[in-house]
Amino acid sequence: MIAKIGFVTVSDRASTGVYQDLGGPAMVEWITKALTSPWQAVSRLIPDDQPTIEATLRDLADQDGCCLILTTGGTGPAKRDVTPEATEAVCEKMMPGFGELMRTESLKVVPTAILSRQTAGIRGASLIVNLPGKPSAIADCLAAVMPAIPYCVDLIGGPFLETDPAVCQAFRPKQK
Ligand SMILES: Nc1ncnc2c1ncn2[C@@H]1O[C@H](COP(=O)(O)OP(=O)(O)OP(=O)(O)O)[C@@H](O)[C@H]1O
Ligand SMILES: Nc1nc2c(c(=O)[nH]1)N[C@H]1C(S)=C(S)[C@@H](COP(=O)(O)O)O[C@H]1N2
Repeated sequence: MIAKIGFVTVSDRASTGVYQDLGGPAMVEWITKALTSPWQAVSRLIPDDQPTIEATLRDLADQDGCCLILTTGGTGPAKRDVTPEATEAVCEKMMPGFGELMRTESLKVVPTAILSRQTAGIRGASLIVNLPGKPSAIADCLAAVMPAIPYCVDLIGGPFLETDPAVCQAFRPKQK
């Protein structure tokens, strides 16, 4: 079965056409470079509205069967930033190490990295990972956490994801 990956841009302004969504395409581009095994994208562009974010994440996990769902945007302290709350609401298990590592790596690039509350969690057989809204943050964060994602997907019963070692050295403690 082909791996499905969900890409969710959470942005009031991009979703209403105030600016073009650069975050969604940046996530797809990074994953295209990193993965060598077959996969298929399922993309969504939605406003910073918690019920909409939750419904979108549930849909991508339960109906589309995405093994990995990446979100961008809505992780900061502003009133309408609720992506981490929506993620936590739909996940059975939180994976705090992802947020810790992404903030640590982003701090090397920008001092305001501590303003992102980005997190990750597991819903069924889906790993959901939040990325900040700044399109440049996507590569910073994915480079940090992607090495651990294929093994995490193995552990939750997902497809065997293979990476291009020139882009991302996936680490599996024991071979499946
Ligand atoms: N999806 C996107 N595409 C292009 N640029 C983006 C996107 N999301 C954020 N940005 C850029 O990053 C900056 C900081 O992100 P901000 O936290 O304001 O985004 P946001 O919360 O997604 O925005 P919005 O107000 O639309 O919900 C924005 O001013 C914008 O320049
Ligand atoms: N790598 C990286 N991380 C980053 C940033 C960035 O430019 N690069 N921006 C920070 C800023 S300014 C904010 S407010 C938070 C939250 O952004 P979001 O609300 O768009 O998700 O992410 C932070 N993390």
